[in-house]
Amino acid sequence: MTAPWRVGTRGSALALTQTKQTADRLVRHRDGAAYELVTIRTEGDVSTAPLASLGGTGVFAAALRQALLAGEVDLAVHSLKDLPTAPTPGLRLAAHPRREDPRDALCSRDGLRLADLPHGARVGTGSPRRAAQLRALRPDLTVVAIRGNVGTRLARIEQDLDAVVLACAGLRRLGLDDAISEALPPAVMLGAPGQGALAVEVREDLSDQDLLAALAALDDADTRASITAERALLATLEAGCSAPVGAYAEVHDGRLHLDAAVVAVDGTDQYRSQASGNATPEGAAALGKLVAEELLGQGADQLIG
Ligand SMILES: NCc1[nH]cc(CCC(=O)O)c1CC(=O)O
Repeated sequence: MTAPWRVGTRGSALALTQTKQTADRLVRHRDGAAYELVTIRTEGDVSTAPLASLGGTGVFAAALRQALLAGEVDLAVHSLKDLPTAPTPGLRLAAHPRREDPRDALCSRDGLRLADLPHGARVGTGSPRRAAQLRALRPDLTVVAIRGNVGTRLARIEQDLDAVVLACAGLRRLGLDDAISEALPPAVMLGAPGQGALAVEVREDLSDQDLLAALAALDDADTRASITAERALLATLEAGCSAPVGAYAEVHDGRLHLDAAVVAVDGTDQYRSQASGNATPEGAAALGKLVAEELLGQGADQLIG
């Protein structure tokens, strides 16, 4: 009997659910394997300040990464879109399970779709990317900045908002599919790079062969190719920026297709580009870089930084 794997997670309902689902799948690969959850409070959970003022998306991951590096946990499960693109010395993203629904969800009172929301409707989101795309689609809407966990955000529909936009993936993992009034297709709203995907992170020197084998079995090649392209795009665009960037890649018949947009926060301007390439790791990284450079060449750099 080996010791149970210690699995680091944030404490939100979504984090606990997706971490348990992932750990359950990992132990199923190895006879006799077991795990225990270690809940870690991150600055992003404790503070109600706007994320940008806390140091951006990385706040959710930083405490989990410290616990990994300190040897307090053996693996950690992250929402990929919350991870900065820069690698962390000493750590490795060892598995990306098959991606959940990558789309954004409109959750509205009375189940109205985006096109049917009344003129001037109040729509909540905390994401500059979603706000920018909402304003581009429907300049009449009032976009209201919101934060908090999924339950808190959904509750606002009964309170002061006509609708909120959330990731389909989080709602589906929580069994809240019924809250989705409209799943917005990528042609209408492009999700965040990595949206719907998870990352299982371990120390670079991990030597537990059972855990390594379970991680390799969990990894999904098409998901990995897609998110590699999306994150290479983000990394190429990112040089000193936090512009609203949407991206979605998928594999069709062995080819990888990437669609990306950079949108002005006020919704008045946007740049969009698509391309296809090889679904190999090198092909995916090159495709992301290519599409990012094409966007920068169009003038997207004016919306960045
Ligand atoms: N930034 C918060 C966050 N990080 C991951 C998800 C949802 C699940 C996912 O995209 O994998 C969410 C909530 C949301 O955007 O609605």
